[in-house]
Amino acid sequence: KYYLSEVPEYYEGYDKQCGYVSKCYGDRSCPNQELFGEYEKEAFIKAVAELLSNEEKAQNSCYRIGQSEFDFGLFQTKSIKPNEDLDVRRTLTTEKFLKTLAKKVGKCQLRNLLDGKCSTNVTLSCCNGVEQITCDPDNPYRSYDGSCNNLQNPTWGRRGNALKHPIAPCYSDLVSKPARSKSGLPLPQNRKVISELADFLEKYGPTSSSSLNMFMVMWMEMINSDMIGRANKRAQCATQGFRGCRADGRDRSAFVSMLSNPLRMPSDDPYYGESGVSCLHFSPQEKANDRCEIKHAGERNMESSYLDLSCMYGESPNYDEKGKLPLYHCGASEPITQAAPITVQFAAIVGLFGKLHNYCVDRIRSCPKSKGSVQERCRALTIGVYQKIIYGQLLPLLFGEELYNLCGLDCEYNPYAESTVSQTYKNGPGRFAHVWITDEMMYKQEGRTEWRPFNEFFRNHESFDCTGTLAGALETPINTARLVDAIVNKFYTIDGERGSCLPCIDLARNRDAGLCPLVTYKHFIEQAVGEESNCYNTFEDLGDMFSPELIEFFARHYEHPGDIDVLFANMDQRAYSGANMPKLVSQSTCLEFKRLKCTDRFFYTWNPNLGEGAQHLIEILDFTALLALFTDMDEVPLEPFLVDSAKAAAVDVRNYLESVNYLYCQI
Ligand code: HEM
Ligand SMILES: [Ca+2]
Repeated sequence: KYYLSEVPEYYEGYDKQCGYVSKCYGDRSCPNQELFGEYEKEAFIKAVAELLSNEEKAQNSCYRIGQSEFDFGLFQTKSIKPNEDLDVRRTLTTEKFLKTLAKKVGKCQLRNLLDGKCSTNVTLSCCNGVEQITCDPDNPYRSYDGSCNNLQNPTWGRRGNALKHPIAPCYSDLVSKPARSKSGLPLPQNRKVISELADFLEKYGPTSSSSLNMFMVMWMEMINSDMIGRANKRAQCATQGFRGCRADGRDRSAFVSMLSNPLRMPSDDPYYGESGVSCLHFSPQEKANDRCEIKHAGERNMESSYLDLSCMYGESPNYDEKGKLPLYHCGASEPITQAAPITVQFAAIVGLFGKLHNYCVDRIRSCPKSKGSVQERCRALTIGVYQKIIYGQLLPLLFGEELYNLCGLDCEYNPYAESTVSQTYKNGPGRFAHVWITDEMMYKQEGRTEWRPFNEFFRNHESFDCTGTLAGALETPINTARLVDAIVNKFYTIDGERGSCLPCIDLARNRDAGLCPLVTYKHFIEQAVGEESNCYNTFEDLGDMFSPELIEFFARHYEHPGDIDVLFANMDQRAYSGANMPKLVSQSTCLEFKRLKCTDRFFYTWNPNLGEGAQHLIEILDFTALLALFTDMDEVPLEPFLVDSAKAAAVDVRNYLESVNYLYCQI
């Protein structure tokens, strides 16, 4: 069985095993710390200056993407709240400090320092004074930000924490400069690899189809937004994105700032070459190192890592006087209406859970007697149903029986492991499902079936009928053959012509976060799960993962098999038997979901505060029930993640559910 990997501080397994001897091998030297105080002072000044300049730019509309531009909202930034100000400054100060060190001290010395091999106090002086959280161990309900889930370590899993690097990042200077190829040259250009991969798949891509549907994809997206909330670099006021390109995309803008880092589009691009668009927006992510630790800092996670519907319930309780959530179109809660980019299908799926919460409140209120907080008991039920569908229905389908059993999801609560999402998952293999997105989605309006371009669903949600939206998603098969136009060229477009490139953003994130190469990560996972590993000295060695044509493609773009970006784990052609994801992606997904389950003190299967009624209802309620209760469908699917599922009459389902309404009184 896969075990929850205790990750080494610095992992050099692949290089060691495959004979790439590190230049620092045997070098135990540490940097001279005499000047650290000096560097820190300088770093502080730089950080303060940058933050001031960011504030000034955020006030100036020239620096913001305008309302009429297609990518307005695509790189939305939240506000830095007054109480977060200090954290952001400390994080930035430490980042600047490390960048200075990268310039001033030798690489092996820096490496030893970052690996914790040098005796030193590991935090900078700017972080003196640590906040204390006190938890009430008898509180039967989850907090809204995830704190106090782990009683010994109240901050574990909390909103705002850093993602963790499972292996030390592979920046070329160890702290921030992009990785380079083995020979020292830059890696292949982002847009060029992606657009040519799209062309390649057009020619050689698999011809298989899948019976999974887009409803499942959007449901996975919802789970994703519950465990990861990205933080594009922020200023004190929220924005819909900072500008790096001119509005016409023909060049970088004069208003580029530290808040933006646009991507280059080559002039011979197969899609954009003609139009002269040569610049795509991209926003760097905020890091989180609020304790000024001298270590590899991860990106800030704006959601609690627990699968607790934090993306729907928000940062703090927000209910009406009865305990109901204020809900908007298709049942979207307030935080969902504020997020971008969001498709109406996504909003409608989250909406089913918002409606379940409110339905539960109504049921409890009609009970003869009830004890405890109505909203919190309904929240616990709703989260229980949600977790049940993830672990009981979705993962078995994605993993297939072999991996599902191997993965060892039958763990008990483990208070010694930290709840966190890995940096690699977020910016690499976790984005795998983006290749499933289709050019068009089905939409059913007043009995008519239409196919509409993917981009249309991002805006004017109110103009869509919620039942028709969900019914269409259920009958739209996922794309398995190609990287479609809708994500490579027209992502988030308004006019159907000019859009963004989601896989390009994915690759840029992969590189920005300093993720190590594919083969290194593969080796790491294989160690964690106890499998044998290969070394990759020639491109032919990749024959265990990729087809000969794809190997040839990579050989044309990369100098060495050990240079290939980990994002391309999504092209792995191996799979566990019965699985619906590539092997490396499914292994990575297994480790993440196992950690999130086993570190959650309130996971529904062991939460002692769920009454018998709640436990029974969690068994009964699933998407079939939610669709019957909260949409106008006449027939509801029995296998909601598959197209052409067998169906049941919604009235029958509703009648059955009414017969168990008494359970809400024993919640
Ligand atoms: C179906 C529609 C989907 C759309 C339109 C979509 C779109 C996006 C966008 C725009 C981003 C932010 C890109 C960036 O700035 O870094 C993103 C990030 C991400 N997506 Fe998706 N995605 C979808 C489905 C999924 C699914 C099914 C998964 C798999 C579970 C997934 C996994 C991720 C991950 C791990 C990230 C990075 C973390 C984050 O920013 O939340 N996405 N997605
Ligand atoms: Ca969460």
